[in-house]
Amino acid sequence: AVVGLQASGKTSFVNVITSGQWSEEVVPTVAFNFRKIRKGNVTLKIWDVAGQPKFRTMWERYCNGVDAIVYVVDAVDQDKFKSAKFELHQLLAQPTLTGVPLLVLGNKNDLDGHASVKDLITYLQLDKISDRPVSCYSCSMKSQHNLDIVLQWLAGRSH
Ligand SMILES: Nc1nc2c(ncn2[C@@H]2O[C@H](COP(=O)(O)OP(=O)(O)OP(=O)(O)O)[C@@H](O)[C@H]2O)c(=O)[nH]1
Ligand SMILES: [Mg+2]
Repeated sequence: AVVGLQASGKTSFVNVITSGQWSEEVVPTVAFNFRKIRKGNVTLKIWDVAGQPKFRTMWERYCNGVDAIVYVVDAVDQDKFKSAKFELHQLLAQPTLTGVPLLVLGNKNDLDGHASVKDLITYLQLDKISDRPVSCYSCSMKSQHNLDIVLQWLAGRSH
């Protein structure tokens, strides 16, 4: 399941790993999209969930039962870090999601002033998460930077 605040780049992520297609013009997701894609010998089934406030109560439902939660953050939009942290920890506190591995993506690192992985760990308090495996990468859907290691990480969560 791919979750995170609106305009962080969740749908861009799914588009880029599905087709390699990058676009500046992505329509905000309403509710969710389901995508199934084959990467090498792994099939990924992805819930791309909407990030606008009215949809956030749905996140838990889509994260329930998945092999991994991908939490996408706009690494440039520092004003939203507090809100991103709050929503993340609120989600992880759901008893149904205990132990589900978490991958945090600090997206848009093609832009100046993006937060580093170290910054994101601090701002999002990732070091306080102790009940599951947690990884954090800096990446860009636009330049496709680090998407290879992100896909490797996801493939490693499959069973
Ligand atoms: N510069 C840059 N822009 C990006 C990147 N990833 C996404 N964007 C832009 O950010 C905007 C929002 O992207 P979306 O993929 O629609 O974001 P979302 O998280 O799916 O948003 P919701 O569906 O509303 O929750 C779009 O204009 C994208 O082109 C990136 O890596 N770099
Ligand atoms: Mg979207």
